[in-house]
Amino acid sequence: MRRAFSRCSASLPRALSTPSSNLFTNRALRFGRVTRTWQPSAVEARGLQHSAISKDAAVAQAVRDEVDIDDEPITKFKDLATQNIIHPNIVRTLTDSMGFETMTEVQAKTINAAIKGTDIIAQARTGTGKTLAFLLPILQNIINVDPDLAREQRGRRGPRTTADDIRALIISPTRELAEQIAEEAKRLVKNTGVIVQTAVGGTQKSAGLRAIQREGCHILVGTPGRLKDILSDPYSRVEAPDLSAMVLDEADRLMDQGFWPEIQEINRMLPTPAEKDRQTLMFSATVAKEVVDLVRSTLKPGFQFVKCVNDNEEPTHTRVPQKIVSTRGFENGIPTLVELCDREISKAKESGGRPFKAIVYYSSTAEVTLASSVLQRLAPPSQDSGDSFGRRSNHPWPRTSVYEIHAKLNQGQRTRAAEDFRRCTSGILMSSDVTARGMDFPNVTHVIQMGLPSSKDQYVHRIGRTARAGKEGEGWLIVNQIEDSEAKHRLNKLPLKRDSSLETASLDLTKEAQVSPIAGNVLSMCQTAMRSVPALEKIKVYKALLGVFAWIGRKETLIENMNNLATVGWGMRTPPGISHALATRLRLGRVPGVVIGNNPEEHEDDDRGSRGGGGYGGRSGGGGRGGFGDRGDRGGFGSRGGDRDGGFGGRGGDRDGGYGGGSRGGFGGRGGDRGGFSGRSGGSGGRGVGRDNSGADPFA
Ligand SMILES: Nc1ncnc2c1ncn2[C@@H]1O[C@H](COP(=O)(O)OP(=O)(O)OP(=O)(O)O)[C@@H](O)[C@H]1O
Repeated sequence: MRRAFSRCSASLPRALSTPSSNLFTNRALRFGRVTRTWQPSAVEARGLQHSAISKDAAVAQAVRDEVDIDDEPITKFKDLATQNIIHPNIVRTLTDSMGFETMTEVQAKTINAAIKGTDIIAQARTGTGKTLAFLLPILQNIINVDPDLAREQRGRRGPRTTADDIRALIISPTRELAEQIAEEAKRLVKNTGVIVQTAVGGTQKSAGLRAIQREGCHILVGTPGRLKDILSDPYSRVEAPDLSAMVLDEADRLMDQGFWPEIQEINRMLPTPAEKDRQTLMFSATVAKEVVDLVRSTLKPGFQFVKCVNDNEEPTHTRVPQKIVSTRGFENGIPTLVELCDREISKAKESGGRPFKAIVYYSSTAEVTLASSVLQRLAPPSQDSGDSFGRRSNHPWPRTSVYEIHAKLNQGQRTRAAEDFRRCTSGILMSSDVTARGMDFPNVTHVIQMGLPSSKDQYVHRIGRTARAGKEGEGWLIVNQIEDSEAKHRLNKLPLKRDSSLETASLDLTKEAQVSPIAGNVLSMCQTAMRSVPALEKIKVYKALLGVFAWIGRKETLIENMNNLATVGWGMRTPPGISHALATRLRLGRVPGVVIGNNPEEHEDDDRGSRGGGGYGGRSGGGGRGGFGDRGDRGGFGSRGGDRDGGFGGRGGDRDGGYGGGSRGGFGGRGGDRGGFSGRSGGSGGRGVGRDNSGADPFA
């Protein structure tokens, strides 16, 4: 049973408690095609008699309305039924099947106006029930027009409606979100005769179309491209001449350049306002002023901007601790992530608290793929290097599965990953921004953002995947020093606090150093796992990151960092080559360290990683094993050290040096550098990109 929101303080505006018959009749007059309004059936009427609303109470209510006395605020769903605002069948589903009792602020503030047909643009924090805030009024309004639909049509033969009877269109920017909205809508209409269908890209158009044609459709939920496709297909028979509502979920995203032209095309295929009065509802956790200015002309006069977040308030939930970790080099990123996950998984186990369930965001698909390859291949240092694909039988987090989701997977894989993650108790979803908005995965305890998000809004949406529906959660942002000053600028006014509790974040991995057992273990696991990741995955990340970091002015610093990532972090012998054209486009043509040329791995089907360069040795703790360089000659990180703590012995490779496990040895790793890393973690070490310390640190 879901926990009702405790923070809901809003009261339902007075007009919502207007006796419903008036409300429905008024609407009935306004909508041209309306012939009937909902009247309680005999059974419902009996229920109402027993309810708090008696005839006398209704009269008293009307009098209060007349003399303009403020009503008691309505915050309970059941009161929407007892006051004939929402049909009891729907409210029963809400309270009995879905377990909801109290409205959230955005629900209380929008349902009233939306039922009256007012256009609304609403902004409310992530996970506060915006989906229901638009589903409920559009469903009730469909029933107002066609009261028979209030009841399940059991025993009825043949389709309940046709493909050209669409009353409401709900548009979402991503397929997963459209599917999720449709799921919630289907749960809500369960005891009614209203039919919900989906039209999302990536699935077989014909299958979805057949369902619409066979069963008919009242509420169609979809992504812009597929909706446009279906509505413009003269053979689809899908039409919406009686459309009375259009919802744009994640409205600000749908209005950006990527989607807006398609939305406008969809609009052109729908009846004009002169032909059919239509309501527009727009919802998002982030609504910039420009968006409101832009929609002003497209919404009906008298539209309402319902803002549940004040300008001077933080756009994220105050109960969510948010930490920022600055890593020394790019090569520290994955070890820092692994250290964090390892620590939090152990913490959850020891405390017996909520199991660790995290979403890890990267800005590019290539990074998601590489990081999830590494996380899936992790093994305790005592394990050997797994099967020929690098997979381990003994993962250090046996109860925490790693899933992957991004746009390059096919829709079946995406849906499966989302479903599996939704159902799992403990898991890590490695994700691109396809799940950043709207996705409602239950019980996510951590959102970890790797690298700077593209904007403050994106940060807000990503972190909104945790702490939903009143639950707890925490956010972590792991950036490289090179991004630090940009982070201060891009993420200003967010309640981020610096965290320096993760040891692997600050180690200078290009040098020899002594590290703690915990860091040694993490580095050992990462390096061994990285060894079996195909070089091609690394090359793709290298190129993707050059694009991601195109905003960095100091190109030499960027390339120096990128090359450390390739050689030290990934164990490649030399940094990947890039084409002359790409180098020119990114203004890298003359930058020292840039390798111009092809990478043979890009032309091979499967390269198990070692060809790309020596990589790391790796049998921590075992002693004696040299590094695993591709042919044994440039092993890197041989694990001779690690007698106690595991890690990478510094003597493995002839040329590439190594990482001494545990308290000795070192993490050399730069081609030809021999030996590696001495000096204690966090010690002096000067190859990082200096932090921009100008001005006060807003994250202190
Ligand atoms: N009144 C309510 N009481 C309890 N839980 C609710 C209520 N309304 C919605 N929920 C639940 O809260 C969760 C978040 O709802 P929803 O996905 O609609 O949030 P949202 O505001 O659209 O978030 P986002 O901005 O991320 O899209 C869902 O699991 C939903 O079922």
